[in-house]
Amino acid sequence: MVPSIPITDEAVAVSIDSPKQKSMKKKKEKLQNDVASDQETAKKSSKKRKKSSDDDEVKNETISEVKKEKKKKKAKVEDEDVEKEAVVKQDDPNAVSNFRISEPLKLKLKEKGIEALFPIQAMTFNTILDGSDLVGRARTGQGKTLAFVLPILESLTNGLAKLVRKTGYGRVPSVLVLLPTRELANQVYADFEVYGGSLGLAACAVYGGAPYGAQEAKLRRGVDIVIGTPGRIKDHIERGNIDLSHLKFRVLDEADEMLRMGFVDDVELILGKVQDVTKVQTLLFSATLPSWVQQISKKFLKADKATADLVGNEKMKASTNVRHIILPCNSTARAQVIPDIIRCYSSGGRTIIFAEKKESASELAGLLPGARALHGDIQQSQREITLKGFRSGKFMTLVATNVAARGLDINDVQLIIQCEPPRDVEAYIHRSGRTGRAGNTGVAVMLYDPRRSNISKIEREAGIKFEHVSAPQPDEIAKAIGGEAAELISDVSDSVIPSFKAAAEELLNNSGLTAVELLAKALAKAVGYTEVKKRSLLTSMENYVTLILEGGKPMFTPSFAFGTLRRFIPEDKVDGVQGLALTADGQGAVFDVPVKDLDAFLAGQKNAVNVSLKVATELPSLQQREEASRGRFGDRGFANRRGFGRFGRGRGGGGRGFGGGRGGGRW
Ligand SMILES: Nc1ncnc2c1ncn2[C@@H]1O[C@H](COP(=O)(O)OP(=O)(O)OP(=O)(O)O)[C@@H](O)[C@H]1O
Repeated sequence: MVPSIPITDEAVAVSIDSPKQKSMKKKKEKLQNDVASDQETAKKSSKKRKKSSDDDEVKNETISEVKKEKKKKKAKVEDEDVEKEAVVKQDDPNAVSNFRISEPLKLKLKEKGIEALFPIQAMTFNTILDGSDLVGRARTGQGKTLAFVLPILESLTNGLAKLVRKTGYGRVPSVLVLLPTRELANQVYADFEVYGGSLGLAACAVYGGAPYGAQEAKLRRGVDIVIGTPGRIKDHIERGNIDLSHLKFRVLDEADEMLRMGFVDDVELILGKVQDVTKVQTLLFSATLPSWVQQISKKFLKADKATADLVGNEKMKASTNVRHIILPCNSTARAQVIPDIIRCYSSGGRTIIFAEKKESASELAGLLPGARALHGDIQQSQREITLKGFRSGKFMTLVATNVAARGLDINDVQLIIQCEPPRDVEAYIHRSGRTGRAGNTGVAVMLYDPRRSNISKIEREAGIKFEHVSAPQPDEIAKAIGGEAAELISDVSDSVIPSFKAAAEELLNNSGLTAVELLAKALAKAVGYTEVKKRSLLTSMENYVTLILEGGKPMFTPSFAFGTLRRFIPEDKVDGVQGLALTADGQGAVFDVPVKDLDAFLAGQKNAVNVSLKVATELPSLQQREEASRGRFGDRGFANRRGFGRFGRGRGGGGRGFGGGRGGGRW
């Protein structure tokens, strides 16, 4: 048995160190680019082919001979292009044809538009097919699911597991996939159905919240692959519905989350049901593998396991195809600002909004037009209807808790909005990874309250350099949706003109506005934008404006800043100040005041000596929670300091939630 990547008993972080792996690592970046460019080429060529066939259909007698000749030449060039492409595909070391993949599976992959394996799949295919245990890590959306699905299916039908796998009615399963959420179970099941189905293998998804009956019946008839969440799998074992003694493969998908949720005892119990652990292969995949999971993996996987880590020590742990943006916003302004963020950043595609709590997800979904909620308090049948509706485009905005953070692969999700920074960096990586998948790009916007949030921890641990933006302002919004509005108006049939012309003329004559001004109003109305409200840069609140206060000497605490203000601004106006935060350089404070009080603030300043108060045109860098709570700043460079203060210390190391029951109720 020669695994295609070296085996290491080190934990995940150490991965690619043999000469072959080094050269693979070098190739990796290239391959990732190749994947993207392959997809682009494939798209272009299919467009070309479509155009060619469309052209062929236009068999018009009146086309001149010259035109026909030109067309022939064009078709020839296109054929040559396609041939060249085929050669390029064959040259691609990751082309499906270069792997021990059987014909029916190849055909199915082709049908699904997959011509070449993604890097994580290419790196691990032979290793898994040849019988090794494996820990696999690649960034979100890089194809980890097929990385285990394909070699497992090949092993069962043409490889090592073929001879020993059970067949026939009532057969016991050969493969068990454990994962943290029901939605993910359904998604992975769908992949096994599609690809395994082409090889005559049967799969079954088993998860809580769904009736036992149908699951039981399927298990009794016999299946090859069981995919499920630990709680329900354990229940089926206890009821005698699943016999795992003859497993050939055990897969832990999103292992860290499963263990973090407190499933560790269930997982251990389930994995322990195998008769002979030397005869089962165990695979563990995730985009994030904190050190405590690496420790645990020693328990579940063989000592000579292989490791394929496409993230490793690279700084950037989150998706590199995603624009990572942060936007200051307090909780009361969220519902007002989110629709404009969607207008400006979603490119008309789907948006997933992550809320920390189930109640806030429901509440927000109620406030946003056309949005639906997905979380753990919603009945499973409704969860499935909601997800189906979102996938099919019935509605374009999903407000979810972390139940949707892991693994979900939904087409055309262009934008992720996180209502506040998540508690751990892994959650940030997985949530933002619901966009920018399979070589596509996307945007992840995280809202934060500068006084309460610590974003530098996420920035540091995920290796992200956030883009700082403020809430979209009217001009930006108009720019983003003006085109859409113009399209909507242009699409209206000319047939309406005669009927509405008289009303339009009357409006033009009586409004005192020019035709262009009126049309501008009509465009705004067409996309539901009827009032321009100024938004503050600091809290994103409507009809508030952000001011910068400097007092000529360092400002140590927020109360010092308030004290300075009280020296020259009436008490009742100071009481209306919102969101006061200290600047990162320690020389000033930033806060919001209602637009109606702005004059009072600016006028009051004239009575103060050595104090400057200005309207902020852009938000300066602010001290974050960890820095502000220390109460010291200045030349010590707090903005970039290491050390977490109270915030988030010790997560990961201890395996939060371990052995604490199922813990699934969090979402
Ligand atoms: N070789 C391939 N060629 C083209 N598309 C692929 C290929 N492999 C997988 N995909 C597609 O890429 C998308 C992402 O795959 P997948 O969901 O397995 O990612 P992942 O790495 O598991 O992500 P996450 O960490 O978020 O769970 C899916 O839509 C999948 O169909």
